[in-house]
Amino acid sequence: MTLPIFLVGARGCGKTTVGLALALAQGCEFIDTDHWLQEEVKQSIATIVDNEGWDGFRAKETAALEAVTAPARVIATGGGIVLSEYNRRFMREKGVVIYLCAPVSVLADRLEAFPEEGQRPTLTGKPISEEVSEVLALRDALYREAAHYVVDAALPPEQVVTDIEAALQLARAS
Ligand SMILES: Nc1ncnc2c1ncn2[C@@H]1O[C@H](COP(=O)(O)OP(=O)(O)OP(=O)(O)O)[C@@H](O)[C@H]1O
Ligand SMILES: O=C(O)C1=C[C@@H](O)[C@@H](O)[C@H](O)C1
Ligand SMILES: [Mg+2]
Repeated sequence: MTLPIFLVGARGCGKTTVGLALALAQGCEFIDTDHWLQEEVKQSIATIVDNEGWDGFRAKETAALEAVTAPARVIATGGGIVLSEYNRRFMREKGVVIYLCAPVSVLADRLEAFPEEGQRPTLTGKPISEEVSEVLALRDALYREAAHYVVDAALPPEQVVTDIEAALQLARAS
């Protein structure tokens, strides 16, 4: 049975974009925790945060992670999923975790082009580039702690998929 594959990384690193392509290539099901949760509660993340604060959203996000975890699935996670030690350990123990790593400039350019504010309400109230830099500095170590493999997510999506597939071959051979 194929272990679930968890994609982690900052907002805009491509978890959703690459995850869909990877699932197609692997013949797996694709699930995105942000999309799954918004569909489940019929509210945007911005609305959940307005009503319940970030702590309320984080509790729902952990429940979503547990609910969607199953074999033969590629699971794109939210950018802040690694903030919880429980989530980090859960993903490492249940599946293969891949960190899609990209520099601040790449992330900020993508987020400025496609802000998707309903799904990505501001975390700091600061301009995008400043926020990305500040948040990545705090989280990079957590992504690395959670991940079994790190890939360069600044490359084109097809190349990122190929690199993840190479990592998965290593994981399956070990
Ligand atoms: N490897 C890539 N090369 C170029 N553009 C990309 C790449 N990956 C994603 N993008 C673009 O960047 C934007 C953000 O990507 P995506 O929504 O997949 O990120 P995400 O990691 O899922 O973000 P979030 O954590 O907010 O869910 C999209 O518009 C997407 O088309
Ligand atoms: O980086 C974050 O903390 C977040 C990223 C998004 O994927 C969403 O999960 C939400 O907007 C929080
Ligand atoms: Mg996403």
